Amino acid sequence: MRAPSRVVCRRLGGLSAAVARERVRVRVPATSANMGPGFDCLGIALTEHNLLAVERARAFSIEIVGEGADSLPRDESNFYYRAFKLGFAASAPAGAPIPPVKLTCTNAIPPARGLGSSSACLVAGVTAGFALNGHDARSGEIRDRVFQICAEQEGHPDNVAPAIYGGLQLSFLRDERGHFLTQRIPIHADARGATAVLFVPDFELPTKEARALLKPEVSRADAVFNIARAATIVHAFSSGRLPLLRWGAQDRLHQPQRGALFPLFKLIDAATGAGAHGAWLSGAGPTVCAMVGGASGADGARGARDAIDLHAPHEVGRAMVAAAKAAAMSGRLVMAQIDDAGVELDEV
Ligand SMILES: Nc1ncnc2c1ncn2[C@@H]1O[C@H](COP(=O)(O)OP(=O)(O)OP(=O)(O)O)[C@@H](O)[C@H]1O
Ligand SMILES: N[C@@H](CCO)C(=O)O
Repeated sequence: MRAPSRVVCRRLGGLSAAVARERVRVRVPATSANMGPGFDCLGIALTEHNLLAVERARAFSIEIVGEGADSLPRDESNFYYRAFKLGFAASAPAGAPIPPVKLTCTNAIPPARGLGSSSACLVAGVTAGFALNGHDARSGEIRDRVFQICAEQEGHPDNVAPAIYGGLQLSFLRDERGHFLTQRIPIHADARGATAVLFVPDFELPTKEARALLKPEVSRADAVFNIARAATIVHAFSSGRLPLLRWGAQDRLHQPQRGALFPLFKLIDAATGAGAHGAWLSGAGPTVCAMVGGASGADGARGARDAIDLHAPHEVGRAMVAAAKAAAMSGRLVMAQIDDAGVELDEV
């Protein structure tokens, strides 16, 4: 391991002094946005992670392993690299050139499936840009800078907020000047052990296309329906009363239109029929996310609860796979927990 080179030691645009690094490694979680009714404002981080390593080099290069290795570009149009340049430019001395770098991307998050792959790239790349300039993304100050940049790039903050801060985040555009706000919703101990059972279809659904399906206007009845459910899902997680997701995961703003593309509601019904508290279209889809277990997973004595929690995710998963198969939809099952940490930076 080489010692970091001492390049930059002065204040930059409100940032603390920093010592530039030769190489950095960033880990960023998958995220499930919307969570049913919280369109463009609720999102939760999950324990599937992409890893990005960036090191100074003689020339640009990029290596990709894992998800998307067969299809993602290996030139300077790669999303990680574009995000890295944004983060580097935002944290370097004015006019400093972008240095040639080698990127190594290890992807566990499948692209364009509703698990926040684009936000993960954005957050990892911008964080790596700051970190190469010596700014530590573990500090609140840098995370907040990264959040504003990433939310502005995405246009909606519901994936980038949990990808950066972890846990369950409630975020929105705060004012006309383009400032975004995010707040962590505390997750009750009874809900922390819940499992997200994810059915990830084999087909991609780019967010841009999924947003184009939405109606430009909504009725007052649908707005009231969603306000009540969005408040309920926040209450369910913060009180630990996950069975409230039966109502709290319902939506009328985006799932009806997106669910017309594929058997979304058959999978939601299969999951809840098999014991999930509730299920939603993850992000813009097509992944379906069912929340299962946690200490509130069943009534009765503690021992009975524990026994049910062990098996419920598998039963729900099996039911989702069977429903997909019956509808001739191929895909795979992923089980994840709630990620509390958000983006993480390795000391290298
Ligand atoms: N690991 C990656 N490396 C480089 N680019 C990626 C990677 N993952 C995703 N992308 C880019 O992001 C695009 C997918 O973004 P999109 O917003 O459509 O889906 P998503 O972020 O997975 O879903 P959602 O926003 O609904 O959770 C890909 O087509 C690709 O351009
Ligand atoms: N809120 C976003 C999440 C996907 O980026 C949407 O549903 O389009």
